[in-house]
Amino acid sequence: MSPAGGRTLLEVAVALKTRRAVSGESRVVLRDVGFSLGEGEVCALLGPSGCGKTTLLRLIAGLDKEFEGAVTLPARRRIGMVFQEPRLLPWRSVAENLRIAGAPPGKDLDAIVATLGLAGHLDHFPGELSLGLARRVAIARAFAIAPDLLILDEPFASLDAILARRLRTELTSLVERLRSTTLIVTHDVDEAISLADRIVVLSPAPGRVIADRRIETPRLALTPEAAADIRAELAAMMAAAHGG
Ligand SMILES: Nc1ncnc2c1ncn2[C@@H]1O[C@H](COP(=O)(O)OP(=O)(O)OP(=O)(O)O)[C@@H](O)[C@H]1O
Repeated sequence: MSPAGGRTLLEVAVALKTRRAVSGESRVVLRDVGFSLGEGEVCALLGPSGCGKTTLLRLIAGLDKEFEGAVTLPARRRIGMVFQEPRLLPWRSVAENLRIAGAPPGKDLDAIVATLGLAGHLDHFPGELSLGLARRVAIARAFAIAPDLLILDEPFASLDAILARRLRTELTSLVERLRSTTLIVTHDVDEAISLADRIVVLSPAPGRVIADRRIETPRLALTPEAAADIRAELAAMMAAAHGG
């Protein structure tokens, strides 16, 4: 399942990224962040609040080009992105939001809509949707373009635990079926373990890579004991990084 030795899709080599605070002071947000992602790999990017995860995603997606270093992706690629807040066009129905993303109507789109439980909501408008449903539409839209790289920024934040778990399961089943190369940001270790076959951990700000851990067991076969071992291992690495 995890394509160890498969073709590299993404190479991240960010030497330095700074941001200017409101005070005008320049602050280092990321320093020497390097990792690569193979085709079909599902990677969770984990790190404490403010360590630069969203900043890094924006560099990878090409939305921010002001940094030292390089992000390498195939020249012709489609990136599907799910932001922390679902960005839907409010005056368009759910169906139109999906169509505008470039998704051709058909079997694939129907399957994505069905997996995410959106079939009964296609005529609704974003203002009529709960946050959970709006997130589902944003996820459907990102999948619908058949992305070479799917980037998700904490797509389950501020959802209740049961809904978050259901959405996580739906996402996993889509990723499994469509074999999408995926980079998902979270600060929830358990979420990272349940979704990813690779976990990259960033240190507290300025973010640098403190762990790059492959999970050999396919995610659907991971036992609670194996998950607990990985959790303990990651916690030890994070504690060491916090301690300096
Ligand atoms: N528009 C901005 N202008 C200046 N500094 C910013 C801006 N956005 C974020 N920062 C700073 O960059 C740093 C990294 O922010 P970023 O949002 O990338 O972190 P994060 O790891 O995604 O955090 P969280 O988990 O809370 O979403 C923070 O110190 C933040 O204050």
